[in-house]
Amino acid sequence: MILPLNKSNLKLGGITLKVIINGYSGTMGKVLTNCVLDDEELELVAGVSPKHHDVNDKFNTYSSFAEVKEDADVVIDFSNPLALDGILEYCLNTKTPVVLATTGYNDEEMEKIHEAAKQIPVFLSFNMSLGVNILLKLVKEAAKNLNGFDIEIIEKHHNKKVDSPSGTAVMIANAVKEVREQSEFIYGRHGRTGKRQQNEVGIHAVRGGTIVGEHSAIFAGNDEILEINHSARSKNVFAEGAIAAAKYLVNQEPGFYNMDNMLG
Ligand SMILES: NC(=O)C1=CN([C@@H]2O[C@H](COP(=O)(O)OP(=O)(O)OC[C@H]3O[C@@H](n4cnc5c(N)ncnc54)[C@H](OP(=O)(O)O)[C@@H]3O)[C@@H](O)[C@H]2O)C=CC1
Ligand SMILES: O=C(O)C1=N[C@H](C(=O)O)C[C@H](O)C1
Repeated sequence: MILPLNKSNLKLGGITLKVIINGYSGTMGKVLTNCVLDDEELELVAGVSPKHHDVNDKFNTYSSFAEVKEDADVVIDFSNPLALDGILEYCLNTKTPVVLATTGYNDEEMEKIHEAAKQIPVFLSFNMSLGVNILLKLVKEAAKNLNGFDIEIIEKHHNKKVDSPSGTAVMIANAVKEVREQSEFIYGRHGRTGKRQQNEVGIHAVRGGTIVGEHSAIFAGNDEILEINHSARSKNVFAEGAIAAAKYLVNQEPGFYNMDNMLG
């Protein structure tokens, strides 16, 4: 369903969008559920979670997409890469746009996502915050201009995170590679690895406590260091970013979209 959308402020002009949340029982799913329920432009019609779905009086819940009876204008997913096939089957059959916020996809899964985007609008970002998307632009600028500086990426997350490095760290590393094509990604270092090569991009994952999400890109030169940092202080930034993406996506043709497309 194509809806009129005021792109300048990403609001919907009095129309209510029907939303399905995949992974509604998860940590992000709960935050997103509250944000969607609070948004008068959105109606939460269903939630999907395989193990922890329970009945509530606000929206219908299911343990798999195959059971979902409702139509929706958009699906928003914060879950696990293993959920991908079920989501895409539902969205392709019903021609429903989908916002994918899950991280940790392998190459085969990314291929499926791009294939689906030939038929439906697909929005994917491993970090829905505004700040990280500006950080990516700054990283490219720094990598382009700071010739000879060594680049290392450090990400820090809570102790429940199941994938590493974070999707955001992967995006940062890919941003570096866009401007330094010879980059070689080195995931952590241990033992006698020999001295650092200039084209290495070290990527390091820290896990602990309730850290929401911190990312640093370090540019180390001779006697000077530039560090670009982003720190998420609550999970709401991700939920609100995903909602903005959903409102943007429902007005798009089939295709693959990310934060750059939305933010311009
Ligand atoms: N792009 C972004 O800005 C952000 C992305 N994320 C990403 O979102 C994802 C979820 O994070 P978080 O909420 O912390 O994780 P949680 O582990 O708290 O929640 C995971 C959710 O996914 C569901 N799930 C797990 N396995 C499957 C499966 N095989 N099939 C279908 N659903 C499944 C769980 O349901 P059940 O409990 O019933 O198994 C649960 O609802 C992660 O990939 C994370 O990296 C997180 C924050 C920001
Ligand atoms: O799992 C999380 O929590 C987060 N995951 C995303 C990632 O892997 O980059 C984004 C954010 O940092 C929180």
